[in-house]
Amino acid sequence: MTDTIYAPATAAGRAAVAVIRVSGPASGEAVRALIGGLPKPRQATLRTLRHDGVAIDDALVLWFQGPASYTGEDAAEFHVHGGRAVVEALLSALSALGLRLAEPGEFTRRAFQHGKLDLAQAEAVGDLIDAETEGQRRQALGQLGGALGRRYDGWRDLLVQALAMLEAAVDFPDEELPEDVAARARPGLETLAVEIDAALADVARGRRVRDGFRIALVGAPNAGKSTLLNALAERDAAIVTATPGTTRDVIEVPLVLGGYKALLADTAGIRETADDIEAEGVRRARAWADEADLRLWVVDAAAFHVKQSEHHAIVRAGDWLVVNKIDLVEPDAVEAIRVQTETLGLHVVSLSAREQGAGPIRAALTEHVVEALSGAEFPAATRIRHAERLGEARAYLQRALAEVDDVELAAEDVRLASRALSRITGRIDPEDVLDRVFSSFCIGK
Ligand SMILES: Nc1nc2c(ncn2[C@@H]2O[C@H](COP(=O)(O)OP(=O)(O)OP(=O)(O)O)[C@@H](O)[C@H]2O)c(=O)[nH]1
Ligand SMILES: [K+]
Ligand SMILES: [Mg+2]
Repeated sequence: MTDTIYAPATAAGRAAVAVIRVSGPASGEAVRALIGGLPKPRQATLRTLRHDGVAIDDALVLWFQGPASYTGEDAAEFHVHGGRAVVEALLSALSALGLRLAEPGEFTRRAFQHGKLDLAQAEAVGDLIDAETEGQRRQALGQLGGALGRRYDGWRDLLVQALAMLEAAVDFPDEELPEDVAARARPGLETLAVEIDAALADVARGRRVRDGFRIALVGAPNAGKSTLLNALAERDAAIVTATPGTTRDVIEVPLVLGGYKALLADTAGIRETADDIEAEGVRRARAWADEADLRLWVVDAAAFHVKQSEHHAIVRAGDWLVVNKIDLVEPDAVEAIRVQTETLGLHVVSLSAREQGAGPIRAALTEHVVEALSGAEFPAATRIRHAERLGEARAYLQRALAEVDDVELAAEDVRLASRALSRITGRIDPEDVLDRVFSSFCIGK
């Protein structure tokens, strides 16, 4: 017998309204005990909640008869005045009625178990609650609406179709099947491989929308990295001094750029040093920069020379060269640096972070992030879990395509690929493979 659970759905503390949710087979009984009857399902009804003859509060009561509820079970909501004592009194009444306080995520878990949400949608519930930027909100809402699941289901359908053909060739080799039934699986699998490759190339985007686009400030000591960080963050997050080697720890600052979350990191100036602490800072700087989506290589316009070429190794084509301190140089100095670094394929911007702040680069940086994170298609992955399963499916598919002459091996790999995709949405039902075999081939009549 399933427990009936209860929990506050709204945050703890004083508020105008608090919502307490109940779900499970004894929900109806609990509602009856508190208000003396069951209101019409899905209709907000004003009633006085009473326990042991004592009034708790006047509340809006919503009764949901399963499966037409969030969890798919019988469920109810009580909208009470959001005072601590009111909420406490209702929670103890529910406990006294034999209900149990829900575990974290238990309502959504039940919704998944009753087929109300797939696994990716259940994850999206959490993402939507955590969303702080427009980009996060839009992506979570799309995923909750099933956008991610639909992509995987479409791919899985292609796999199941191919599997149906391969399995027919395995199970009924001597029957009146067309000669080339196994070969007919190939084009579908090839199309799928191309689609998954495109999705894998784009696999970081969804995660970056969710977790933040990572931008590293790197360069020589005293180039002005911390000055630029503070300007972009609009607060004194990092210490700025005239002493080279000031920054040691990586200082991460969250930013919202064009509605997307970005994570900007100030790092230690990179140089050879005998100082243990600074050397560790340099190691961390390199590591963070290596993992970042974009590196801003900050250089001092007045002190740029070939010695800084050691920093070439940290930046990649498409990264930015930020020529700072232009207040100290003639205008043609920037052009000279541009020419010197031409072969690196960097996007060159120039400013005086101390005199102008971040104004000269904020708009371009925003545009870069928006360009990188917006896409026509819903991303194929918003978490590492999705990306891993997708890569796994692609590897099985590769193997299946290589061994299409050995129908049995190919079928097994297609089955494994399909299972990897199923794990993303949590739908694993091998029965539908057999259903497909018989419906699409009409074997056995
Ligand atoms: N003239 C001028 N000075 C600047 C500019 N930006 C920064 N500075 C100065 O350069 C010095 C070093 O600045 P920081 O921001 O600490 O440089 P950093 O790259 O973070 O240095 P480390 O943390 O030591 O690697 C400070 O004295 C800043 O005031 C600028 O645009 N023009
Ligand atoms: K400094
Ligand atoms: Mg610094």
